[in-house]
Amino acid sequence: MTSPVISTPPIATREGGISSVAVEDIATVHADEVILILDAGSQYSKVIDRRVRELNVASEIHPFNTPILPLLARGNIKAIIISGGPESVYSSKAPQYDPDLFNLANTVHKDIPILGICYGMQLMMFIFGGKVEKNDHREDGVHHVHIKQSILFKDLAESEKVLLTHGDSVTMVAPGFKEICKSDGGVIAGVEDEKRKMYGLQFHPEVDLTTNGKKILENFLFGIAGCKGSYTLEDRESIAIKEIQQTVGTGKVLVLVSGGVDSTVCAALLTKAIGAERVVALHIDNGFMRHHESKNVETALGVLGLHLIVVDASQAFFNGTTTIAGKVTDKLCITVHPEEKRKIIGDTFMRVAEDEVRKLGLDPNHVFLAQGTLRPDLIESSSKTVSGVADVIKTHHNDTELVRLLRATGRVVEPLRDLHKDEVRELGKSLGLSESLVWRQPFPGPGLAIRIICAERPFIDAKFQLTCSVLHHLIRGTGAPDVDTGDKIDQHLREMGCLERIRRSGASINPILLPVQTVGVQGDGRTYSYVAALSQSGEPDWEVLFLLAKVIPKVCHNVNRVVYIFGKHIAEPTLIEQITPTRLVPETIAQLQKADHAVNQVLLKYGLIRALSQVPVILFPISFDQDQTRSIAIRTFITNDFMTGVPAVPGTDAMPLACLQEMVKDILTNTPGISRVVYDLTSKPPGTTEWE
Ligand SMILES: Nc1ncnc2c1ncn2[C@@H]1O[C@H](COP(=O)(O)OP(=O)(O)OP(=O)(O)O)[C@@H](O)[C@H]1O
Ligand SMILES: O=c1[nH]c(=O)c2[nH+]cn([C@@H]3O[C@H](COP(=O)(O)O)[C@@H](O)[C@H]3O)c2[nH]1
Ligand SMILES: NC(=O)CC[C@H](N)C(=O)O
Ligand SMILES: [Mg+2]
Repeated sequence: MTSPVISTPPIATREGGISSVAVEDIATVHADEVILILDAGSQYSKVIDRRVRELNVASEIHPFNTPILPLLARGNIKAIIISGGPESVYSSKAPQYDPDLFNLANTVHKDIPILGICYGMQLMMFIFGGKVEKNDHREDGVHHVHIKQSILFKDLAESEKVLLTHGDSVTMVAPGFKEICKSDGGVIAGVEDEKRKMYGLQFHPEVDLTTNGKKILENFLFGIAGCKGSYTLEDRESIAIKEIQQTVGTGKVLVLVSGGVDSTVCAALLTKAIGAERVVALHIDNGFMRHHESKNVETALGVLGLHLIVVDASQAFFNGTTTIAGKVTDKLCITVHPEEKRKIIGDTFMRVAEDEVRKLGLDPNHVFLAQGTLRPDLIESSSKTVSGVADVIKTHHNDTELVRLLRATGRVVEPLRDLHKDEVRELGKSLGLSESLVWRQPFPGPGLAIRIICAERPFIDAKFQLTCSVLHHLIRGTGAPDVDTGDKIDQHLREMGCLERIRRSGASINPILLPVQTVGVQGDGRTYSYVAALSQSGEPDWEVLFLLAKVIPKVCHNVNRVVYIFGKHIAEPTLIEQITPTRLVPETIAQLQKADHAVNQVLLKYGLIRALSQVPVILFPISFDQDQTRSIAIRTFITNDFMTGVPAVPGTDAMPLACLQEMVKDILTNTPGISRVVYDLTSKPPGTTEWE
């Protein structure tokens, strides 16, 4: 562990726009028991509240700086959960909180327990005199933790699989607390003070990747907070229908449909709520659809009896611009910046929709726009409707500034905005939609545009060379920039218990740092970092490759994605310092459409569409061979909530080796200019599903 050592707590104030939610606006104000979730900016706050509700206890999410005593005075708050967050507790940008929060033990509210998750635990330790420090190696992904006796862990095994995503760690437990859990990397992963009823977890019990996370929350709610679990959810369908009827009144709705499950469910709800005559469905071909996608959507949605309009707006998208911070952007076909691409696309969607409203002879001021927006879209775009302090991971096209302006006028209808994908699928089934529609793999609105990695020049910063040598040493045991660094890397690997395993296979693996950046999510924040590509002589040893995918981002903090390169072994020395300039133009779109089509045909043939939650196919501007231009990545992804997930392991039911080999062969046969196919080995976190 290294500096900074922290000694002075931040000054908590009541300033900085403390939000006071009007009591009468809170649906659960009169519930018998309520869990208060204080949002420190986590990607997962809205997952915590979902889990609590699934355990039949009402929950409310409030901004972190909310004055705490007036809320507790209501008398029905049974416990407080402090979420994770992107900041560090010792940073000047650390979110503000009400100091009364950590003084409950001396008040009438002394029986209200507090559970701090990740940032929440770190802050608790910091405030009460423990130490929180930046760790030399990050932990992002699934890890094992070893647990000790605690009511929090009742009925759990001694070793549990959990999701960790953090760069800071507690290095000294605060006086009065005891350690109840340690990660396989040796990090303090759980603390408790039974007397003051304060608990902390470094991992995230709320996400799917923590196998028994729900049990831990159950222990907290029922074993510690004494909840009874009497809260029942009003049926989702009737809530959504009531809301649509109230919002739309006698107006008309233009619903944006992509062919995906969210917008189809949204359209079906609208039809049920206000009748098909008042609903017009609009599908926009933005030029970044899959091979024949818009034609297929037209056929599939035709059977729902919707009044469907399909517009080819590809030129409006290619030439689209928008204004960011008062400056007009380049055209979409010129810009290479991922967030700029997303914002142009989102705003163009809105403009095309408004044009269609006019063409239909409707008054734009009296027509509502409906979208199938879900919770993760809003979380990752850092929408103020879900959190005041979360990081923008990426701007979803359905949550740009223009959409937010329209939303503020009350003209956007989003009946699914509080749901996750699996909940929408349930709703779709109960609305009678076909299995094949309900189980379609999601396809992002900006489509292939975010799966083409655009760049004008290679990304080579001051740390490129150093990172190459660290990677080399990590895998092969040679080439470290100096003896000290080499020893330090070896020591890390030893602590993680994987030094020998890696070095046993290391000589057959050549790591190549790619001079491109892709988006990731680490410690609840956005990262934009290098990709490490691994070439191995002989057959790929998936076990060691996946191990390296876990270890590399821990040691190299500027690498958030690791891939395996298929094809002839690329022996060292290899330094790739060139890229093929790449933009969103017909040539690159056609390249990706062909590769994506090849992959999807093979997935269909092997019946894997449902076993794999999503399979993005990505075009990136690197050639590993002469006379070729770019390469293709296959990213298999398994998840329920799309906030966290893992790639499929080749050779398992989710990705048989024969299927993978066929995909690689078909991509190379059908797509001109492709040098190599690579397989993404990264979980989320540290990498997002999409590369951008
Ligand atoms: N090509 C498109 N034409 C019209 N509307 C679109 C298009 N693509 C996306 N949208 C709108 O944006 C919303 C969000 O897109 P998103 O991809 O998250 O949902 P979806 O396409 O309905 O479902 P899925 O996540 O399964 O792909 C959609 O629900 C839809 O309202
Ligand atoms: O409609 C969408 N508009 C978008 O702008 C967008 N960006 C990502 N996605 C989808 O969201 C899920 C999570 O993606 P990430 O792991 O890359 O954040 C995955 O399913 C992604 O495909 C989008 N969907
Ligand atoms: N997920 C979290 O809450 C992370 C906390 C802090 N930002 C870290 O990286 O350690
Ligand atoms: Mg979609």
